[in-house]
Amino acid sequence: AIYYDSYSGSTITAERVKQHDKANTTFWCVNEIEPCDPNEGRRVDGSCNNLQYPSRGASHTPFARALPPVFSANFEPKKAADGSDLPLARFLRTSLVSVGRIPSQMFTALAIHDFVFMSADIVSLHDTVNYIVWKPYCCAERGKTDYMCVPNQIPPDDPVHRFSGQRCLNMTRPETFQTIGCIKNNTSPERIVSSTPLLDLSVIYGNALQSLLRRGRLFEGGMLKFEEENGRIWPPKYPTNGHLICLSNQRPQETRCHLMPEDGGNTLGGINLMSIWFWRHHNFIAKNLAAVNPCWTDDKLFETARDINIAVALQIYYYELLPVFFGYDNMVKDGVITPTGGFRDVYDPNVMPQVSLEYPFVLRWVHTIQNGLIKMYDKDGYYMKQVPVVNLTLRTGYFALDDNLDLMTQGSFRQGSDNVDYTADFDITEIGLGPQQYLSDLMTSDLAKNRLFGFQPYVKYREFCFGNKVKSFDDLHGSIDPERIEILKDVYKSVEDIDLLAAIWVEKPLRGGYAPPTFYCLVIDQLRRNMVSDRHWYERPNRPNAFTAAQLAEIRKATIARLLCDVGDTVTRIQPRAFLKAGYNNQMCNCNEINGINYAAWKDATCEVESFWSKFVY
Ligand code: HEM
Repeated sequence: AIYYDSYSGSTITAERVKQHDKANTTFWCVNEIEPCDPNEGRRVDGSCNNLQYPSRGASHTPFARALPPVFSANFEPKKAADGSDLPLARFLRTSLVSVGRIPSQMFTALAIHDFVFMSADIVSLHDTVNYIVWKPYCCAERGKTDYMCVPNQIPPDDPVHRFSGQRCLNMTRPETFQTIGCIKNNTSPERIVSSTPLLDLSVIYGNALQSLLRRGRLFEGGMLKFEEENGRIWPPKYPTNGHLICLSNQRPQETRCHLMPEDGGNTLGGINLMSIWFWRHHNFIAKNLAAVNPCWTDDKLFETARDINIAVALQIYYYELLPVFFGYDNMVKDGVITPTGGFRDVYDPNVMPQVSLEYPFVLRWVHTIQNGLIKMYDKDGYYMKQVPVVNLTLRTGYFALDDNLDLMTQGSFRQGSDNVDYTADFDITEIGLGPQQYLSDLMTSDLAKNRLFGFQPYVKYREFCFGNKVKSFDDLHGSIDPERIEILKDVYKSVEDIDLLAAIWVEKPLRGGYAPPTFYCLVIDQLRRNMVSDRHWYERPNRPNAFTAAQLAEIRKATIARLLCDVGDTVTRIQPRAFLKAGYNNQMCNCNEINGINYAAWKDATCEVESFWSKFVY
């Protein structure tokens, strides 16, 4: 194997690795990579995607940035233009975002589940685990001397906490190459995460080959390991009741906790559902491939099923999920999706397989349209019960209790998301981490992270995205409603002080879509980078083991409705466009009316030849 410095991407000596071993920093600071083979498929650890720079694309490698960072002295968050402190994050959150639970009549909860699943592919848990598990004390005396503690102050006239008397929200800094000890502290903080940067279903297959081999593969029929409990198929579970990750399981009755290659599947309610479905979907594909190609080995079945599963996830993100928020025509116009359905090859080896730090950051806008409840329905569409979504975090056991999984599955395409309307659900803004933290406002944390990441002011991103310079609050007319401009004027002294996320919260939706334009811009910037920088991009005809035109045409048929028909519990009827609520032009129908992938397109003629000759073996 060859050793690379995770930060710089250059090779390092065994001696240097030993130093990292001694300092206990090898996991984060070093990538150990087997030599690349240009003809092999996508590696689980993301390495060798770029053949010139093999470690780029692997886990814990640096983010890119759409715009360079700005910090104050000692890399602390920047000040206002006049040198004073910027307004408190909690104050901005309560001033700019109203609180309420208003169900969307358009988008389903399923759309939000898929959105968060897409985010989970490229981020990791540790920044949040840090303040839930390791540093729950940032608001206490002890927090004052801990560099990692950056709690958020609550102003005395806070609309909620003027009554409770609470003045502090726990939070820690993002981990960086500097905080971990990979590089010196006198450089600009560079965030570090354990996921691979490209969209490759990290939540299902993990980020390291060893974990996939140990925890994932069944080594039979190309399948992932699975268990059956009460007639339902699950990923394997941790053998002990007391496993650390499913902290919110209510014992003794709730014991299930997925033992997947990575722990992400156990985190949020939406991620958990999607993980169960995509885990099963791998095996669904493997079985179909094995039926068409009885001569294929376990390895061949596994790798092809994985490649198809990833392609299905990508097809659904790009062609079904995001168009409902962004507008199909906008995405075609901006070159994110192709209307022709054929191959598409925009690969450029000079663009590194990286994620912009802005991308997962702005995805936090989706917190504003997360409904606080998971509603459950039976298969005939009768409402049964509900549970606060914040109580499902780190609680896989609840999904396995009684028929909850069936009811949540049915609910996912019947319940609305929260409306796109400048309001956020009160559970998200007051108790975001459920029983795991006494108080938490996810969106205050989001705004505070905006500053810790050192993002340039909103006006600079407007210029980056749309080319227009914003010099005064009045220049915001047209992009932001007048009453919200008035609030911005009240809370910020200068237009240059407006934080990126604060403005995204109040921007008017883009024409032809339902999302803030700057959010759209920074998301599609990354969606395009994915296609350009990923040598294994599923639409490419020139990649190792590329799909044939006929196979790609089958992938194009993938929809979330078909996926739920194939692997969702009790799903026999669903609306064809299941990210949108059922209704006119999108009536519920029988699953057999919903088109799916025909695996005959993967038929391998050599299997027939083999089976012909096998008759003459004796
Ligand atoms: C039950 C609902 C949800 C809960 C409890 C939740 C919780 C959290 C928490 C605790 C954080 C870390 C905040 C911090 O930086 O300190 C976070 C970040 C984030 N959330 Fe959510 N979230 C929810 C829904 C969603 C949804 C629907 C999306 C969809 C896109 C989403 C996307 C993100 C992203 C992209 C981040 C940033 C992650 C990172 O950069 O590490 N979340 N969320």
